[in-house]
Amino acid sequence: MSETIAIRNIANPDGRALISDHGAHLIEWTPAGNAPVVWMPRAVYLGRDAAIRGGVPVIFPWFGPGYAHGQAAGLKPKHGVTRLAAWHFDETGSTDRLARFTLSDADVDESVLRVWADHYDIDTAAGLPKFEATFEAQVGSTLTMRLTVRNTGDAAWRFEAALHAYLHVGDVAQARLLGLHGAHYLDAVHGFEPREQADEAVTYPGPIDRVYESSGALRLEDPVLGRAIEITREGSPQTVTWNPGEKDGNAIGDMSEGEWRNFVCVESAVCREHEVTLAPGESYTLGETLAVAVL
Ligand SMILES: O=P(O)(O)OC[C@H]1O[C@H](O)[C@H](O)[C@@H](O)[C@@H]1O
Repeated sequence: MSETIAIRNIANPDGRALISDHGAHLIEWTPAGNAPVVWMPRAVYLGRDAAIRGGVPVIFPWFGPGYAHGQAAGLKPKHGVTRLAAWHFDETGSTDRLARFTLSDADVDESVLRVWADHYDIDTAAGLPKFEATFEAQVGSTLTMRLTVRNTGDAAWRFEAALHAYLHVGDVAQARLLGLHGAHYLDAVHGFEPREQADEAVTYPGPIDRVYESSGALRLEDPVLGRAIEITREGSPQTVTWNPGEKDGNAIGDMSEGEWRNFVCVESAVCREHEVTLAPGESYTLGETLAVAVL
């Protein structure tokens, strides 16, 4: 495997994105005339064995530690393999507005496919699970990202996935996420207790890590930058939102002191009880579109 990691610069008069082949990881998106919307830390550390911090990690075939038989499965690597894989940039299928990347089971370690098969009860009589994935980012005054996975094998398989977007805010303590009022969620900060969103807005006064039952439009209001980030999804029955808060945020090694204040993760997800089964030949698309409005 080549040690070189390319960062693709997708730029046109309406906006610009940086996307790494490592993980098909969108590192930054900035619409023309605006501050960056997808959050990039002050230093981006790149390494073949490490996930990139910030940006939009592409997560498949399991979310977090994985989920099997009604509980967290403790799988490694956390968040599956795609954010750690060397994706193929599709030169001919890409333009100054569209970046396209592909990945298949042949590009990832067999041991990881084995972990997936074992914990997600995949029939391996005909071999380990086979897949083809594409990640596309349409870059302009809005950003649309789509992860499509297809079962190219002979047996059905189950999976979880997420587009783990880090969104840039002026100050997390003043950010408000709207669109989840009344939604049920699991509170990962309190042992995945089931709760209901009683307040109109989700706020971030400390560590927040929640999996909401929600596929609708969302709006992240940011009075400091004077704007709202509008979020719409495709194939995403859940919304995960996360900020580590001060103590855990400052302990994250690949971020500088205080940087936890500058992002809120709002993630399109299909995970846990919503895991998807794909029969041979079937495919699934998970998508997220971001736009900016003046507050
Ligand atoms: O630090 P990472 O492996 O990138 O994970 C960052 C975060 O991802 C998701 O939002 C999860 O819900 C969190 O529990 C996790 O801490």
